[in-house]
Amino acid sequence: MKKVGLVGWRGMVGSVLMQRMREENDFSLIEPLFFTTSNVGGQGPTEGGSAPLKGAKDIEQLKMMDIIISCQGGDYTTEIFPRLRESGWTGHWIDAASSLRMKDDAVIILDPVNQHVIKDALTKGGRNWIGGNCTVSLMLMGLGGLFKADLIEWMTSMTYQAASGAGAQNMRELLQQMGEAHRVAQSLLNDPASAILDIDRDVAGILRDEKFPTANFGVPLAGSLIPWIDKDLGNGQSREEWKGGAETNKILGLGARPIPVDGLCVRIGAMRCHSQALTIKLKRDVPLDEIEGLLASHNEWAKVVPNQREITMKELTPTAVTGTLSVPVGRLRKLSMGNEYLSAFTVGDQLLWGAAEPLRRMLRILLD
Ligand SMILES: NC(=O)C1=CN([C@@H]2O[C@H](COP(=O)(O)OP(=O)(O)OC[C@H]3O[C@@H](n4cnc5c(N)ncnc54)[C@H](OP(=O)(O)O)[C@@H]3O)[C@@H](O)[C@H]2O)C=CC1
Ligand SMILES: N[C@@H](CC(=O)OP(=O)(O)O)C(=O)O
Repeated sequence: MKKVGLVGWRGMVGSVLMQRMREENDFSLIEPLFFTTSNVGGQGPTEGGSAPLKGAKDIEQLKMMDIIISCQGGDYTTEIFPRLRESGWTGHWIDAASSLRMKDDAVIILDPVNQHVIKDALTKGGRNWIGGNCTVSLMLMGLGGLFKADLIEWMTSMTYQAASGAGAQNMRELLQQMGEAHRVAQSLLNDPASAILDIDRDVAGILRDEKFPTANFGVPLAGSLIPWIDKDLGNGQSREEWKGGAETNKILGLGARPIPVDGLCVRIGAMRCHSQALTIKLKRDVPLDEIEGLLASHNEWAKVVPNQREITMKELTPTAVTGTLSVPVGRLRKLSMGNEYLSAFTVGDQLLWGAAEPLRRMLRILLD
């Protein structure tokens, strides 16, 4: 059995990974060893026989692994990965962090979409397998059928990204903000005769109050939105927006003939599902029913939602999708600009297909 080291298993992404590995019985196929940066010698999870936790910065311990999966974060990867490779370790490194994604010797893993790229790299001795940006992975899971059929000339994505993408503390802060907004309006809300503009004034007042809890987001998200995610690249584009084009093309292995993908990334007050509105310029006029067929048959998780009001409101939302692997795609219609212009809207759980699931599937590929 392969020795598999798990680092970052108790964090948010790591906990979702552990849950999925349990559900899919992955632990029966490996010898797991659990690592920590903060509790060396503490009791590990039962999947590892409750054995004492190993030091996640102990290169000699890490070197004994055939495969390491890290959900610990980019700083950890930047510090430990080069040292581990320099020490002569030739095992497989599977990582959720973005640090190594664009390196030439790393593959961004999303096997329902780019199994050919993964298999090709494996036969060439590839050892570094990195999960993609959540928004990019979710877009490709939903629209994989159109990319596979080579129908996309260019695409814009306007995102509606959940609080979880910013981290566990941000999810908590979003709820604290919601609670504060409710608190100041509560007595007026309880009075059916109160004026809505009075309620609105009080809510706007607390959102702008310096005591409003914004330590993590920096500004209010509840009752508002944040039209910037990740670093400022200095050219008007955010790093999250840059990833849309860069990672999509790397995942698809389109280095020589990239497809332009760009847009605006926006944080909204959803918990853990990212949504995105897409405008797609098709290479030719393809009938809608053919498009729907391509999308639905591409992978078992993409699900076409008919472009009708009732079913869209019910099935194409973060509330419907959260905690599931389903990636619904809807609002499919030809835009008034012409028959080659297609709109689409897709939703996906950013901790599942957006983070943990590609990692555990890569582990299974390596074990097969
Ligand atoms: N958040 C997201 O949506 C996504 C994140 N990623 C990447 O995954 C990596 C990890 O992200 P995320 O899971 O959000 O990070 P977390 O902050 O939830 O966990 C990271 C580590 O923090 C330590 N930690 C400290 N306090 C706690 C606590 N109270 N509960 C749990 N863990 C704690 C743990 O390490 P230890 O046990 O050693 O103390 C844990 O492994 C990042 O590189 C991120 O870029 C990728 C895609 C999406
Ligand atoms: N930046 C993403 C989450 C994330 O972790 O992305 P990346 O893996 O590319 O750093 C978001 O905020 O929604």
